[in-house]
Amino acid sequence: MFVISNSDCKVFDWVWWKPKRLERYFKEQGIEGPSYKLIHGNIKENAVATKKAKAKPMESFSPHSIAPRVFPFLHQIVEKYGIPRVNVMDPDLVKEVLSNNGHFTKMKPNPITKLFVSGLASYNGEKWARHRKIINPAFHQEKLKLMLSAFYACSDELISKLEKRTLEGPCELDVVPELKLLTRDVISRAAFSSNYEQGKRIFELQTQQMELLNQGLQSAYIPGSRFLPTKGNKRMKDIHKEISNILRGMINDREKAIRLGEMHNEDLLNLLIDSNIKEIQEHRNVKNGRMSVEDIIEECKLFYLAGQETTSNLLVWTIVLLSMNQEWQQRAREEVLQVFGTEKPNFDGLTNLKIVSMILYEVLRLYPPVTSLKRFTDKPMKLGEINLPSGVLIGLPILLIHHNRDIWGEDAEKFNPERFSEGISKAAKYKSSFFPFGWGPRICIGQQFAIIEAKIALTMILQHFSFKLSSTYVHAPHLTQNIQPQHGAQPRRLERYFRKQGIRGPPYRLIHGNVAENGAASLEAKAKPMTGFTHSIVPRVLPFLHQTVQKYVALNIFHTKAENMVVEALFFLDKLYENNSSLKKRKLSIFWVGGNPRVDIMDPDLVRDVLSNKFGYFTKLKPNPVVKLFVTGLVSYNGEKWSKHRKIINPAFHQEKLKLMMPAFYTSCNELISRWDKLALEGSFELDIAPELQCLTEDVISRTLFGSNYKVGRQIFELQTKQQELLFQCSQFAYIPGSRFLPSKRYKRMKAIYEEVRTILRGIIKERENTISHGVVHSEDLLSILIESNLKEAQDHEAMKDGNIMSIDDIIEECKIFYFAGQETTATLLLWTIVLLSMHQEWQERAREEVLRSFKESKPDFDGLNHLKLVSSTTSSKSLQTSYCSFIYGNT
Ligand code: HEM
Repeated sequence: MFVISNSDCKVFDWVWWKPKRLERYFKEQGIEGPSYKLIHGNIKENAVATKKAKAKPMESFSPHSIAPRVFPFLHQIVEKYGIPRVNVMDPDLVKEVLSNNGHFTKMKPNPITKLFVSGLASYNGEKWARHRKIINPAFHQEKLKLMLSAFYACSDELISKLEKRTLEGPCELDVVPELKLLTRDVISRAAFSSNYEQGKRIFELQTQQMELLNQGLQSAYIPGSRFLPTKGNKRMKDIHKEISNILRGMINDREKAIRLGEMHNEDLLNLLIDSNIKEIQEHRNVKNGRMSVEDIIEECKLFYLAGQETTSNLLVWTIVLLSMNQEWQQRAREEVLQVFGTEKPNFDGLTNLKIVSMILYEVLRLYPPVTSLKRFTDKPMKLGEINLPSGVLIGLPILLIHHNRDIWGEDAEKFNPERFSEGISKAAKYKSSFFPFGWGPRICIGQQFAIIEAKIALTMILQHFSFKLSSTYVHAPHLTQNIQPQHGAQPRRLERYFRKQGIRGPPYRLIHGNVAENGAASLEAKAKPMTGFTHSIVPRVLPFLHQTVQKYVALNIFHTKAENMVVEALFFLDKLYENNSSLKKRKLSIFWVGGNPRVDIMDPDLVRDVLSNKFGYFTKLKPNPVVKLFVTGLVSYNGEKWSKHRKIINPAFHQEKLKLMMPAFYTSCNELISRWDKLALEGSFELDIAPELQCLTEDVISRTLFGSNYKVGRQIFELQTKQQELLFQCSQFAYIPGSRFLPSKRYKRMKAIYEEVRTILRGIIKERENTISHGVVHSEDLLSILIESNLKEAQDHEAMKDGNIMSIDDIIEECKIFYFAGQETTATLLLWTIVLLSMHQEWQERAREEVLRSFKESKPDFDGLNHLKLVSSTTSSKSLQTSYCSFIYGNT
């Protein structure tokens, strides 16, 4: 029997009943779409389609049919069902939604988004009206005229920069960063004039905030999760605070100055404060008539967000399209030269630029910076013939409407500014089919601002330069404005996805996937020894995987903790299918680790494809936060960070460096032999060699890593071993985000060990850095070599500083990974070598003969080691890894 409390009901209603009810409701009215999936809805299908679409550049760029690429999922739905999830394609209905006063409201932003920005764009009702009224005057034409000098100054900077680049003739240049910088500067000057530099700092912080927000929006928002003290949440709060503090300072100063009649900057901030003060004076007695300082802060942040990326997008696509269509570039330049000559553009002249306007409109039609608008019904209502209950999301897909042939004619996908020659209203069959800035009361407040800015920049660029596409240009438009959740596992759907392709596996179980079954199989397998001396160890070492492979055959899919790998695996399969159609016939199976399937590849050619990362999709998985307490370092990094570290670490493993470590190897081995010699004094003896070999490899890595500090090294390793045990205990369950913050005893202990190890390592490293920088020659241990290589890198890239070198924290992690990666693995190799040589006495004898022939009784030397033929083939061929190792390498 189940007991369901009130709060359970609410949650259930939210994740299941309500969406299902709505689905029925729409079906009855003939509105169909893909069925609702628990919690995530169709977010995931959308993400998969988007990612898949993004992977390939477009085949040709003559027709600008970017909808299937930019909006792949929506595009497919529209194709399949006509009207999806109430996406309104009919221009008349669009107008009805947008001009509606108050019933189609903006959706409440999710609370994480609020940390980023709120302001005008997200308010509804009275609060929106009040703010809009106060802000409106700041965007009036005569105010914009006053900002012209700011627009001009920024474009002028860009032109000077480009002129320098082209002194020697034509140059190749990525315009995206340049134009981003331009629009950022424009909004910074226009909004904050004299506080322009502070403005830039705010924008830097906002950019960071946007990245964090993107990470946070990767999956459907789960109420309450923002209160978890995750690193991301904390950083977002800190950034929010810092931005607010900077802005509060500015606003207070300005308010004071304005009240004293001192300063009169014509920037947005002043206009806003001015307008606000007026509002207060007019409504002295009306409570809440004004904006608070917090309100003004939010509006300033919104200006940046709403005005920067949008306008730079417009400019970028204008340059691209005018490069593709040289005749229009020519016509635009002729017009500009006719209106302004080579003079600075002025306001009246800008309004006379007809061709330039037509071009900008056509760019906004084909590549609208805001690709869709969303509204929400806050009560039951009718839209055209459709009944809508409250709580329905309405999508107004600007991009799809802008590309629709029924509306724009057969050349809808062609760049043809001519269609705007008689103005916007005559450009399409239906009025209101062109709405890049929205429509109705909530139309973009910065529309004129953006158009003036774009016109000035374009005019000045055309006056000075001509441009064409570089041969390296790849036409691959994608969505940047709308923040799209891309990842987040959706097991049931993926299961179906795989099944359709003939790939099966054990069924997914809620939250933990197959982790518990895996654990149980391991315990069971471990409980009994193997019968006889056989080498078929797979069923024992990887019992569950083995069973899965047996049952579901061939390539086996088993996915670990990995948000993005899910999608990437699907992707890769598609790629493989493209290249190898016979694969389609093979069966695959899935294995669920938490919500994620794991794909185990058994075909050596495919293994190589994955490891060579030919397609660029195979990255290392991000370690889960608990694993991070144990170790990160080189094995877990990707991309630039990985290559930087690998470059610095590589020299430490060069052959001549390894030669210098020989004495350390020798000393450690000698200790073991002396110990064994003592035991053997009385004749043969029985010994568990596993701890002996463990001890040997620990000693070796301690000495080679830390040289004279090797005793401290041993202390670290004891701590790390404990940490590893704790981690292993945690690994019996799928990682549940946030669970590490539960103050469990195990977690507390892990945290304490983590700190202790860091403190010890930091001490050693600082000391070394100190002596090395004072020219004291150190023993040739790994740590010194690493620090030296790092210092060298710092000298080579002096100008770039920190970006190219490792921090102390980085070095700490690398020391930990050396221990982890180098100790257990080597001990295992040695252990199995001894075991196998015990099982196969004849090979033991042959190996001994070889060794005695090479070294007699003397100490082994480097060259001699190279000549050991038998020894090499035995050891390398029989190496095994334990489950611990795969914990990090294989990321189970
Ligand atoms: C090419 C450039 C731009 C495009 C395509 C664009 C597009 C849009 C669109 C489509 C909306 C309506 C959103 C909705 O109805 O849900 C909007 C609203 C808004 N835009 Fe823009 N925008 C641009 C530039 C700017 C600039 C430069 C600023 C400010 C400096 C700005 C500030 C705003 C604000 C504050 C709103 C909210 C208005 C409200 O809800 O009342 N935009 N923009």
